[in-house]
Amino acid sequence: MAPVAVFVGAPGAGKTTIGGMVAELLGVPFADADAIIEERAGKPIPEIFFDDGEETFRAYERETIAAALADFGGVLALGGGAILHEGTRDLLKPHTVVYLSVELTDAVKRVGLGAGRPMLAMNPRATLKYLMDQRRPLYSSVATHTIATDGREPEDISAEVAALLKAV
Ligand SMILES: Nc1ncnc2c1ncn2[C@@H]1O[C@H](COP(=O)(O)OP(=O)(O)OP(=O)(O)O)[C@@H](O)[C@H]1O
Ligand SMILES: O=C(O)C1=C[C@@H](O)[C@@H](O)[C@H](O)C1
Ligand SMILES: [Mg+2]
Repeated sequence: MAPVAVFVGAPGAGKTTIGGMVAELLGVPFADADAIIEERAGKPIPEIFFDDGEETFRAYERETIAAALADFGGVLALGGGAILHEGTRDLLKPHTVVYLSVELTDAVKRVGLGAGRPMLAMNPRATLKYLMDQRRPLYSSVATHTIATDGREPEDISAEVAALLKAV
């Protein structure tokens, strides 16, 4: 089994929000790699970072995504940094990957002060700019479809993605 689609994009792109809405529109289950990791670790992501470190989080993330790509049949949202790992990018190659793109202004509005996002714990705007500049080529490299989300409502974006996936 393989996911119907995998969502990638920066923090605040809307992977969790749009991914859940698309799954509902298509009548398939939704899973979020961040949520699976939290369930497995028995604590929220900021605590995993604080107690165990980013490297441990990234190891959980790689394993979680590899397992989900192999046996989950619904819509899968990845964490914003999942594509940093070359092995994960390789695993994504045979899959339908939707890149939700967002520019800095809207991403900053959406993540606010970065609560619950340890990567943005200090100076969220500058950190987000740095992360987005570093990652944009990586999101693009794994994407089979790129959808711009700036200034658009989640309902509009999810309807477009669901229609696109029905045609795949
Ligand atoms: N198109 C949109 N317009 C306005 N707000 C949005 C849009 N998409 C998502 N949001 C809001 O932005 C916030 C972040 O969205 P979401 O958690 O879905 O992002 P994400 O890509 O999953 O981020 P992360 O990488 O941190 O998991 C949420 O409060 C959500 O309601
Ligand atoms: O951008 C990132 O590196 C992250 C994004 C979130 O989805 C989580 O996966 C975690 O907070 C790390
Ligand atoms: Mg998310």
